[in-house]
Amino acid sequence: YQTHQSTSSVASLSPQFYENSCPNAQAIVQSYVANAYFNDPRMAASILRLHFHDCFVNGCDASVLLDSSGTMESEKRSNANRDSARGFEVIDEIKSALENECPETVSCADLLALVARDSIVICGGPSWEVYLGRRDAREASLIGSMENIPSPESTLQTILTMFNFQGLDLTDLVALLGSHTIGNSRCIGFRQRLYNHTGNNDPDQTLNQDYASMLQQGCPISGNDQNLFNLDYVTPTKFDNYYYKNLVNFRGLLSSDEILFTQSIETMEMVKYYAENEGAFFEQFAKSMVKMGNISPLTGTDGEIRRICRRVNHDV
Ligand code: HEM
Ligand SMILES: [Ca+2]
Ligand SMILES: [Ca+2]
Repeated sequence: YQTHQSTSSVASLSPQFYENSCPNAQAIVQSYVANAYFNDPRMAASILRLHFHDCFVNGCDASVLLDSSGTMESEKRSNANRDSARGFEVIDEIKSALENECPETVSCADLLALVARDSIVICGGPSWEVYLGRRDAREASLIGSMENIPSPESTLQTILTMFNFQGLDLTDLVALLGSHTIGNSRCIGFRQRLYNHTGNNDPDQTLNQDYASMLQQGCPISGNDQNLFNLDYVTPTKFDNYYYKNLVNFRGLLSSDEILFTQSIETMEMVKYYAENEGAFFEQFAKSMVKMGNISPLTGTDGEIRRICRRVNHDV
């Protein structure tokens, strides 16, 4: 299959990248993530998701953070992001603290990678060394954001094809989706499972009936599109393996979640394994996050270090 991950650039990122140029960078990011989390625990999930939505469109280059300007159409306008992606103000705030400490040094793309790791740690998940040295794009791709980010109604095969395109495999897919152990989804992301799923007026057969009735309370057949529900109804702010336990109990929220348990024996076995073994999930999750963070970074003299994450430097 086709992939645009460059293996040579993986080696060019390093955990020590800012060791001399901005030794306090990681501590600054960590303290701002902690503060954002204490003001709003969901924020950890929201800023983790930004790294995913960045890396899947032109690689991890902070393209997702750019606002529309001139002929550039922001990725924030795609279905995946519109009325959904959030946390941009938190990223702005951290970036401005980094600019005060070490001007034009730490990229917005690296900031997203650090924020993703710190968010998971603060919710009780695994830690790992973040590879650094990515530079920021001078362009965004609204089309890439529409085409490369899976939808909650996609089939397992479609989602796997999208992951393979990024150089990620089925193991990465099952582990990374464990991110849905924290955070929220809007009603419109899963309504289709609750009503007339296959045209016979019944809910999705792979959705537990009690759980379906509970969801129907806040997600009626029409209206309330933006109502929020926990992706993991048991431990919504804790990074743990309840996501997989829920799937085994037919209580995955999104269709794209539950199909890991129902559309392939191979993924079903992985789900059962992670449901029983949180340590194994954490270990694979950390590896897969490093791999996702390595998708097509800009390095060397490519791109730039943006001063403000929403704009390319010549627009500032
Ligand atoms: C199979 C691919 C995936 C699909 C179809 C998918 C779909 C979704 C949807 C529909 C939402 C709810 C958005 C809303 O209603 O506003 C969501 C939320 C979320 N996703 Fe995914 N996702 C996928 C993979 C991932 C991956 C790989 C990560 C992280 C590495 C991730 C992290 C999150 C997080 C943390 C949230 C909660 C965000 C918040 O509360 O603000 N997702 N996802
Ligand atoms: Ca990107
Ligand atoms: Ca959880």
